[in-house]
Amino acid sequence: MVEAAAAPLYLSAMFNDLSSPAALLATRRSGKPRDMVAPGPDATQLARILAAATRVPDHGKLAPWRFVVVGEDQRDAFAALLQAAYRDDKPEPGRLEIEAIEQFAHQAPCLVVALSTPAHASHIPIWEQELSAGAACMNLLEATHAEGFVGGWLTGWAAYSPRVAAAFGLAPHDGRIAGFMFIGTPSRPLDERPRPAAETVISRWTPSPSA
Ligand SMILES: Cc1cc2nc3c(=O)[nH]c(=O)nc-3n(C[C@H](O)[C@H](O)[C@H](O)COP(=O)(O)O)c2cc1C
Repeated sequence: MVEAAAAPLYLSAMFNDLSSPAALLATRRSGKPRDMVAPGPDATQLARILAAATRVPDHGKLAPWRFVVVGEDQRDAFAALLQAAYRDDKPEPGRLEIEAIEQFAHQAPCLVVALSTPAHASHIPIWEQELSAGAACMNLLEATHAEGFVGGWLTGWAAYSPRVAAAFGLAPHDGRIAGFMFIGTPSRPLDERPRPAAETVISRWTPSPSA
C-alpha cells in the first residue's frame, strides 16, 4: 500500500485526514480564506488540483465550467475591479466597505475563479450542467485538501455583479460565477461546524400504496 504523505503538522488529525481517501472525505473541512496564509500551491500542485477539478461527472461531455486563476500579481487589479463593481450600485461606499473589499481581494495565497458556463444550445438541461459546475468546484476543494492545503468556496455580492462576470469573460446570460475558490495554508487550527444529523437528510423510500 502506498504510504500517504505525512499530513502537515497544522492539520489536526480531526480534519482533512490524509491517511486514506475515505478518511479525507469523512473529515473534509474548508479553510476560512481570511485565515489562509502561505504557502499556497506551486504551479505543479495547482495544475494537479485543476486537473482534478475537470475530472467530474458531466452529462453530455460539455465541460460547462471554466477556471480562471488570479495570479498574486493580479490581486491589486482584482481589488480595483471589485471596487468599481461595488460603486456601480453604491457610488459612495464607506471606509469599512472599501476595507472589506480590499481584504477579500487580497486574502489567501491562491485564488481561482470558477465559472459555470452551460452550453445553452445543448439538449442537456441547464440545471444538470450547473450541477456539473458544482461538482467541479467540489473536486477542486477535495484535490486542494489532498495536496495538503485548505480550500474555501466563497461567493458574495461580487459573484452576482455583471461587471465582475464580464471581467471573467461572461457575457450576460452566458453563465455565472460559481465561486471564488481560495487556497492556502490555515494560520489557525480548523474547528468543526454543525453538521446535519444523518436522519434529518437521509431516509429510505417507502412507496405509497397509491404510487
Ligand atoms: C456555492 C457556495 C457559495 C458559498 N459562499 C459563501 C460565502 O460567500 N461566504 C461564506 O462564508 N461561506 C460561503 N460558502 C460556505 C463555505 O464555502 C463553507 O462550505 C462553509 O463554511 C462550510 O464549511 P465546510 O466546507 O467545511 O463544510 C459557500 C458554499 C457554497 C457551496
